[in-house]
Amino acid sequence: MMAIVAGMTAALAYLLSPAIDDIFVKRDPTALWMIPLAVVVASLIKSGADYVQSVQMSYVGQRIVADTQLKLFDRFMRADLAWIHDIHSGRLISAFLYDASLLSDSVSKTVVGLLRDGASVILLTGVMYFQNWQLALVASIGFPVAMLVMRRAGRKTRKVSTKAQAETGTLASLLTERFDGTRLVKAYGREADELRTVTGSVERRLKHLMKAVRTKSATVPLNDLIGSVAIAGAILYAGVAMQTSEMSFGAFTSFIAAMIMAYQPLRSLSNLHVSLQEGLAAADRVFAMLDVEPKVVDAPGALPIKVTRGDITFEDVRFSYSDGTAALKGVTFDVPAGKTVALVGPSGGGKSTTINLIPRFYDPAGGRILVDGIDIKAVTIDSVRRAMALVAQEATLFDDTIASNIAYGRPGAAREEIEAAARAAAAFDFIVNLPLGFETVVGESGVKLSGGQRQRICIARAFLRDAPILLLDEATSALDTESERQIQATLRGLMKGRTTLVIAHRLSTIVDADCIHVVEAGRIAESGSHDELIAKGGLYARLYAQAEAE
Ligand SMILES: Nc1ncnc2c1ncn2[C@@H]1O[C@H](COP(=O)(O)OP(=O)(O)OP(=O)(O)O)[C@@H](O)[C@H]1O
Repeated sequence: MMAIVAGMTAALAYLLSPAIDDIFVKRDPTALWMIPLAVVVASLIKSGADYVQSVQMSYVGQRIVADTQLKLFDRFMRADLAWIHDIHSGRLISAFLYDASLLSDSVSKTVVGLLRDGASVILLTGVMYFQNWQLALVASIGFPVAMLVMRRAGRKTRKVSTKAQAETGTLASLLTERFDGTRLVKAYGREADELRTVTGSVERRLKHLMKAVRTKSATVPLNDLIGSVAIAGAILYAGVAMQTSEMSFGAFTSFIAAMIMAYQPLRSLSNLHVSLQEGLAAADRVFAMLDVEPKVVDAPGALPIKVTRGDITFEDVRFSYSDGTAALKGVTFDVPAGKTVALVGPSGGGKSTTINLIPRFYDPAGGRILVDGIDIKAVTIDSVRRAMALVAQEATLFDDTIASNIAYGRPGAAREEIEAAARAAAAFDFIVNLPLGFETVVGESGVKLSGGQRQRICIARAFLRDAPILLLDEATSALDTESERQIQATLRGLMKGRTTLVIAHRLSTIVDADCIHVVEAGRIAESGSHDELIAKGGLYARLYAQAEAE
C-alpha cells in the first residue's frame, strides 16, 4: 500500500514534464486529454491507497499497544511478590498505559516513515536524477548537514524523554497513593501540602517534556533552512542550465516539483529519527519490565503434589528480604495433619513472613518447608497453592458482586455452594439483607461494606475453597466481640479435619490451639499448649497477662 502511495506521488511529479512539454510547448491534442486523465487516475489511486494504509497503520499501532499491555499484565501477574512490592504500583500503571502507547506510536511512525516517506523520497530523488543528475547532486548537498542536526537532536530527546517518563511514573505513584489515602489527607488537613507535592511532580514532568519539544521543534526549522539553501542552489544552477538549453522547461518544472514534493517526506523523516528516540526510551522501560524473570519458579520437571494429609514441616528455615532484613533466622516446627498451630509474638517477629513462605510467595534462603513430607520447592507452585486457602489480614475484595468475590477461589461454584459458604462464615444474614443480596457490587476494594463484613466474605471465600490447609492471618481482627464469637464457632467447624496455621494478636482466640509457637526476632522463643506456656511463665505468659489487662 505504501509503495503505491509513494509510486503515485512520484508519478504525479513525473507527469508534469510531459504535461508542460507536450501540451504547452508541442501543443499535442492527444496529450491534452491523456495527461489530465492520467493525473486524475494517479490521484485516485493515491487517495485510495492513502486511506487503506492509514487505517492499516493505526490498526498495527493499536495492536502493538494491546499486545504490549497484555504481555506486561501477564508479567505483572506472574512476577514475584518481592518484585511487585519493590516497584510502586504507579510505575507499573504508567508503563502499562503511557510507555506502551509511546512505544507503539513510535513504531508505527517509524514504519510509515521508513516505508512511505522513505520510498517517496527515493522515487522522487529518482525523478530528479532522471531529469538532470548534476542538478540533483547540487540539491543533495544539504543532506549530510541535516543528518548531523538530526543525530544530535535525537540523542538529546532520548535523554530528556527518559527523564519525563520516570517523572510520569512518579506522578502516577503519587496519584494512586493520594487517592487511596484521601481519608488520611482530609483527616489531617493536608490538602494544600498534597497539592504542592503533586505540583512539583507535574511541573518537573512539564519541564522535561518541554525540553523534548524544544529540541524537536528546533530540528524542523533548522533542516528547513538547510533545505531552502539547497533549493536556492538548485534553482540557480537550473536557471543557468536552461539558458544554455541543456534542459527543457518541462524537465525543469518536473525537477522542481519532485524536489518540492520530496521536501515534505524528507521533513517527516528528519522528525522521525527524533521521535524514534522517544519510543526507544519507552521501549527500554517496557522491555526492562518484560525481561524480569521471576525467581520463585517451578523446578525443572517438577510434578504436582497431591496433598492428602496436609501436614507442614519447617526445617531450620531462614529468610531475608531484599533490603537485607533478616526476618527468619532458623525456624523449625511442625503442623501435624488436621491440627491447629498458632503463631504469636511481638510485632515484627516474623509471623507473617512464616505464613507467606508456605504458598511460596517467597522461597526460603536456607532450610526446607515440607508438605506431606515433600519439599515444596520440588513440586509445582500451582499444586501447592491449590492445597491451601488463605485469609489475609487486609480482607481483599475486588469491585465485583459478593457472589463473585466469594467464588474467587473456586470459579464456577454453584449458587448453593456460595450460599452455604456464606452461612458458614456467618455472612449470609447481612448479605441477604442488602438490596441486591449476593449480586451487590462491593465497590472499589469493598468500600461499600464494613470491615467486619469484608472479613466475613473473605472467610466465606476460604470456606468455599475447601482446601486441606488453612492459613489464617489475623483472620478475626476486624470483627467485634459478638461476630468474633460467631466466627470462632464457624472457624472451629472449618478447621476440623484441616491443617491450620493461624496468626492472631488476640491471644484469647487461640487458647484452644493444639500448639502455640511464640515467634520473636525471627526465631521460635517458646512452644507448647496454652496451659503449658502459662505455667512456664515466659514471654507468652507475659503477653497473655498484658492482653488480659487491656
Ligand atoms: N516486604 C518487606 N520488605 C522488607 N522487610 C520486611 C518486609 N515485610 C516484613 N519485613 C520485615 O521483616 C520482619 C518480620 O516481619 P513480619 O511481617 O513477618 O512480622 P510479624 O510478626 O508478622 O509482625 P506483625 O505482628 O506486626 O504483623 C520485620 O522486621 C519487618 O520489618
